[in-house]
Amino acid sequence: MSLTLPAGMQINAPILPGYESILTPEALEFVAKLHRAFEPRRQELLKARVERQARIDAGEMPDFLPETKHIREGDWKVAPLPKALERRRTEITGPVEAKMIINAFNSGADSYMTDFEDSNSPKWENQIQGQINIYQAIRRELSFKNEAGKEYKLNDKIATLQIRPRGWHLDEKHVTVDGQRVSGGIFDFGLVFFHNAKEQIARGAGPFFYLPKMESHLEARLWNDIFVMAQDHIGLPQGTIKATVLIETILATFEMEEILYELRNHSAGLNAGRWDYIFSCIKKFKKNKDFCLAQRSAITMEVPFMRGYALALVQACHKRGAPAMGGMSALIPIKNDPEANEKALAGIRHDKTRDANDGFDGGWVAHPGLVAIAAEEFQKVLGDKPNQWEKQVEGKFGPEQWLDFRPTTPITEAGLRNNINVGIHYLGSWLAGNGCVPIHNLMEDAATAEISRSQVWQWVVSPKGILDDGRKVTVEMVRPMIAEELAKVKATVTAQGEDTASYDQAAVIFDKMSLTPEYPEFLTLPLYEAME
Ligand SMILES: CC(=O)SCCNC(=O)CCNC(=O)[C@H](O)C(C)(C)COP(=O)(O)OP(=O)(O)OC[C@H]1O[C@@H](n2cnc3c(N)ncnc32)[C@H](O)[C@@H]1OP(=O)(O)O
Ligand SMILES: O=CC(=O)O
Ligand SMILES: [Mg+2]
Repeated sequence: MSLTLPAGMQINAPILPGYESILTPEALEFVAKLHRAFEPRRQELLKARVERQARIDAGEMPDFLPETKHIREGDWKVAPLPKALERRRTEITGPVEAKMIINAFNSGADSYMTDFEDSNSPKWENQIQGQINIYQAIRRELSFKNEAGKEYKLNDKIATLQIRPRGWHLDEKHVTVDGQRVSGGIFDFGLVFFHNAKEQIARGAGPFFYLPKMESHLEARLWNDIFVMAQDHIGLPQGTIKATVLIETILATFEMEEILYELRNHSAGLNAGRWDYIFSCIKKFKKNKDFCLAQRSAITMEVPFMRGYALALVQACHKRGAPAMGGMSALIPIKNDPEANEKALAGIRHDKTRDANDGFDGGWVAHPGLVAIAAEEFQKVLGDKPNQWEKQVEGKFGPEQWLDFRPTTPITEAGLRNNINVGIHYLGSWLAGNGCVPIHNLMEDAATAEISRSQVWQWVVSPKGILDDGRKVTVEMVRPMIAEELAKVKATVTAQGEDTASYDQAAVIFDKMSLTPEYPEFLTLPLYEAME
């Protein structure tokens, strides 16, 4: 099948039946327009990230920006939100697959973030089929039949939709304009917005987005400028788009108010994206000889730097009249083990109780089976109020809390092996087209896998990468473990009746990413190049 492409655009990927409904000349023209207007700035901002990283590698520590002091001290609020975004106590998230979209919409959650990002493997087919699924779901035309013949349809009452495009670092390699790859985020946003914004408004909601992995307010300004052009392009009033920014990098924490300010006409608040946040701390300070976090299981929301960041996020949001959204526990319901399941559900309750008491207006859940218990915990604190935007957090937050990177122990062989096992398992699954997987009874996605592979890299490189039995983590220690954990992963995957074809390649990539001095900025970058 061939498409009519705008001048200067090329698509180097199969066009399957149905794709023409999304890849229309007008929608692609809009993507090309956004690309030409904003790609140079995206490239500058990505370059600025590299330069900042070099300064941090050389010893510079992040702090508040002097040039934006007037914003932090100024008296301003974000624009009022539409009714559809007032109540977000439970937000379910998940990849853009038809069955999961229907299950999430029907889950009883207040809102649903459908995800082109952490939980999605950005295969061309996933991206375009995801767009088709969203288009049909918004028009209530999406249905699904599983292999056993079970039919899935949307209920009358469904969650409010929000959509997460890819982060600034990812390209859509199959689409070029004037010989340059387009940004994954612009591609995802552009198509979704062009086809659906007016339909969403007509149905009582609106074009609502989640924006991932930003490192500065200038990156938020870029999104804001894209929104302004997008609204003009299709004739919507300015301020119609609403977007929640994930604060999931250590650098963005120092610019939370500035990010709200940049997006103040389009802001739907901030969300504490805890997994990418931990990953970002490891990445930013990877060369700092004093920095070495304990193994992943010890880094909870209760450790000093995570606690300081969560409370500061609520403080910034509520001071500025914006929602503060809690992040996601990796705990999921556990089948066939009632005791372990009870423990997991208690962990979810604990997580949501803490967030509700801290002042969050709602939080994410990974699975439909968690919506009701998360809702119960927010109900206990919020009662009949849709949110607690009025709740102010006292205290002063800054580098003292955010750079207090404890605990530094334990690092155990079990923790090291777990990182290797999870890393290989996740990479293999991602290469096969699945971006979110249950591994050892936890939700694993691109953000959690980033922690796994980054910890292995750091424990090898850092003088503090020492196991609790005194052994230094080295290449010689890790390499045989990669082979051993690969065998275990393959056995698990085979027992689940799934194909192991992508796992050898996953182990090779894991080895390269964790045992070579060069540290790839995102694991998804080499993976995406390895994928068709
Ligand atoms: C760091 C971050 O960015 S967090 C945000 C990104 N991560 C996510 O969004 C997590 C999304 N969650 C998931 O993908 C899944 O819950 C997993 C992979 C963790 C577990 O999946 P499974 O093992 O399939 O769960 P399980 O078998 O218990 O699912 C039971 C049913 O619930 C459905 N389900 C599970 N999670 C979700 C979800 N998030 N959305 C919609 N439906 C879901 C399953 O499709 C299944 O449906 P079915 O009974 O009709 O077949
Ligand atoms: O996107 C969420 C995160 O925790 O990362
Ligand atoms: Mg994330």
